[in-house]
Amino acid sequence: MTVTDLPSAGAPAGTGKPVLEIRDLHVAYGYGPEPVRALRGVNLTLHEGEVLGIAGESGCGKSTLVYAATRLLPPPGLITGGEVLFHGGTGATGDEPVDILRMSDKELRRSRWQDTAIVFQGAMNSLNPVYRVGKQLTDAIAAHRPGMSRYDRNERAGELLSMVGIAKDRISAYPHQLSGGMRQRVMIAMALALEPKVLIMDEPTTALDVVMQRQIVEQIIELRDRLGFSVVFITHDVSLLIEVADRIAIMYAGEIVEQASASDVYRRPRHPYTHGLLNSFPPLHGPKRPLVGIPGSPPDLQALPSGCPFRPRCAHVMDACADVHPGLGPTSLGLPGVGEPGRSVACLLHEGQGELPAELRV
Ligand SMILES: Nc1ncnc2c1ncn2[C@@H]1O[C@H](COP(=O)(O)OP(=O)(O)OP(=O)(O)O)[C@@H](O)[C@H]1O
Repeated sequence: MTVTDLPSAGAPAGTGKPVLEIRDLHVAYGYGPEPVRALRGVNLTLHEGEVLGIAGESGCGKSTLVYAATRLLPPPGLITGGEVLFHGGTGATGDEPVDILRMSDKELRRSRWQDTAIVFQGAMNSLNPVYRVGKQLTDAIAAHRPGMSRYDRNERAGELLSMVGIAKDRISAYPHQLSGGMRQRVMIAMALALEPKVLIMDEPTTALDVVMQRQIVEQIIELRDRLGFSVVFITHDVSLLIEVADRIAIMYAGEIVEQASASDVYRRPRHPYTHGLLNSFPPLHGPKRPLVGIPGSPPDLQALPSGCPFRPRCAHVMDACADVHPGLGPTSLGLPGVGEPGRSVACLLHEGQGELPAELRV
């Protein structure tokens, strides 16, 4: 797929039924008077069958967001507020969603892998070196499907391996007999073993070479098309995200600062940070252009500046940015009341303050 195949300009992305709704999520690391405020009021919705990409510089809270939303946050991380609503999951009754943050340990154990499965960056290193990959797959299936016969579990394990492009006969291989890419595929197969509704991938291919990265990502998208699960995809590779995601959320300093369809983010960024982020990567197509980084670095999350957290680095900073903390709201095209469907941005330039620069309203 190329960027030219992406949804057409302005098409509202993510219009299916919600499957996971993160509401006003707050996370802090540390219990003292000045904790690291890693997430500050994040709101994000994942829709059925959608690939939602999360992008942002290192340390902006991407991993914290998915760990918190799945209750895998290690100490000293603490969820200090919010809800994570899962629709149609194992513990659901009727149409009511279930709040993952309020599930009992038993409910959580049942929900993990069946509702939501995660593949981490170094997942391939979590295979046990002394067991054959087939056994590790069948053990994972047996833990959740105790009634399934040994024969059916083996069949399912073989089927899962071929689903991720590994020949069935490798079921008897030990992890060291597989390449890094194949081991990561085994972990993806394991994540898909119980047909989860949501697959979360936190930089799943970062440790692999670029050819393997692309093959694996394309395979995940193909499986999504076939099986219909939803994906949350975190990567540093914004270009890759633009190609594979339906919708992208841009994070900065523990907040979502812009959300839109992948093609809108790429073609028409509305937040100065998104604009800067895109200019830090080579263009996907067209003539080469010089890469311009964003000056400065993200703020210290223990001592955030007043107002907009991006203001010390922003090329369009105004006096009001020091006083007002912008919330995520409709984009503007420089004219009052003119917004765009399916997108939102957190910047005072879109709230009628100052003149919206041309590069943010093309
Ligand atoms: N155990 C911890 N103790 C204190 N602060 C932490 C801890 N873990 C993460 N943080 C802080 O929380 C913030 C968010 O970190 P997080 O790892 O979620 O960011 P990220 O966007 O996923 O980064 P990366 O892309 O490098 O993985 C960072 O400022 C980080 O320093």
